[in-house]
Amino acid sequence: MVVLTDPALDLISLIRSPKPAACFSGVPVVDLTKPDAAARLVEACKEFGFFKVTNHGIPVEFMRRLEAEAVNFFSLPPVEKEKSGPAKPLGYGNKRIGANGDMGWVEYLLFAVTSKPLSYTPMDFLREPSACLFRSALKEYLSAVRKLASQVLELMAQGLEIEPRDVISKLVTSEASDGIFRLNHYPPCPVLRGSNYSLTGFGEHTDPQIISVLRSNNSTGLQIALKDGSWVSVPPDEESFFINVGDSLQVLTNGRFRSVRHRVVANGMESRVSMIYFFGPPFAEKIAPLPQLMGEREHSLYKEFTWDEYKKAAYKSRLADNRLGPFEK
Ligand SMILES: C=C1C[C@]23C[C@@]1(O)CC[C@H]2[C@@]12CC[C@H](O)[C@@](C)(C(=O)O1)[C@H]2[C@@H]3C(=O)O
Ligand SMILES: O=C(O)CCC(=O)C(=O)O
Ligand SMILES: [Fe+2]
Repeated sequence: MVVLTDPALDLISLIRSPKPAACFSGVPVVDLTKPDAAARLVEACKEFGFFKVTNHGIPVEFMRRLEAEAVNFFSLPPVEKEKSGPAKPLGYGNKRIGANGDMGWVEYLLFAVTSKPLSYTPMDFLREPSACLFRSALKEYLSAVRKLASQVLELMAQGLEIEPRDVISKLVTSEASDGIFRLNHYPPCPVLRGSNYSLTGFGEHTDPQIISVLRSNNSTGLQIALKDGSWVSVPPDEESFFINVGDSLQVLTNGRFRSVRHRVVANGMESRVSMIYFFGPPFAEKIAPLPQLMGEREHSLYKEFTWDEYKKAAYKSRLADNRLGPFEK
């Protein structure tokens, strides 16, 4: 009789049937050097809640340096990595996502990030002198991506024709803004080699924040849900950034923008490394439609709540839940 150990059971629950999502050639691309950037980005947020940013001015070395440090960390023996865990929610996590029973074929590091001055909560290993390259790569990356997020959010205000232009960006750059940074590693899975099966790397969900800025290595896996609910696979591009509209931006725009449902399906062959900076507002901030956007007889689609209230509710939910549902009027 074969007795399945816990790790084997974990793996079985993550195996997916071989039903590949179609590779999507329609991901909107916003070239930040083009005069139509603001308009294109607004169009993309309405239709998909998702777009790719090119000509962003961030040197690809910044991404590669941090990726190399992440790969070094994830290559350590499990006992070493586990010294930084379990993630509650910050720190090192392996397969367990959040506190409510979600699982994925992923290991990760989660940091809290403050915006002004830019700093992050370091795990013990990052305080070691030997981690100085990791620390500098992380600082360099976070600072560059924070500027990019600010630029993207100003373009959004421009495209929406609302003033002042920093009305959205200031929510994520203020001293009290609640940022999170995540390094994800989806390891290969040798037992699946030669089969058509894939694994749930990160189950379907929307991000609760305003926007998330994602960069990954050149491996596939990220999928988004289109308006009709169908899933498509996003072609990877290691030199560009992908932006997700989060639940909070959906509310700020009174539903004009949609927060994108997305997931990662790991193919078990290649190693996927992604880095995502989640931009949240200050805890005390009211998340409500921007008055500048509201039409004369337009009513908010949502009850009033603060980011603190929303985040607390989100962290009690399961990954796939419709977190905005209970806040709809
Ligand atoms: C299952 C969960 C993980 C998550 C907190 C939650 O209870 C529901 C939201 C999840 C999410 C998705 C986007 C980000 O990856 C994340 C850090 C976030 O802010 O919300 C994760 C949370 C997490 O991994 O702790
Ligand atoms: O790793 C990825 O590519 C996406 C992960 C994700 O959606 C998340 O961490 O919220
Ligand atoms: Fe996400």
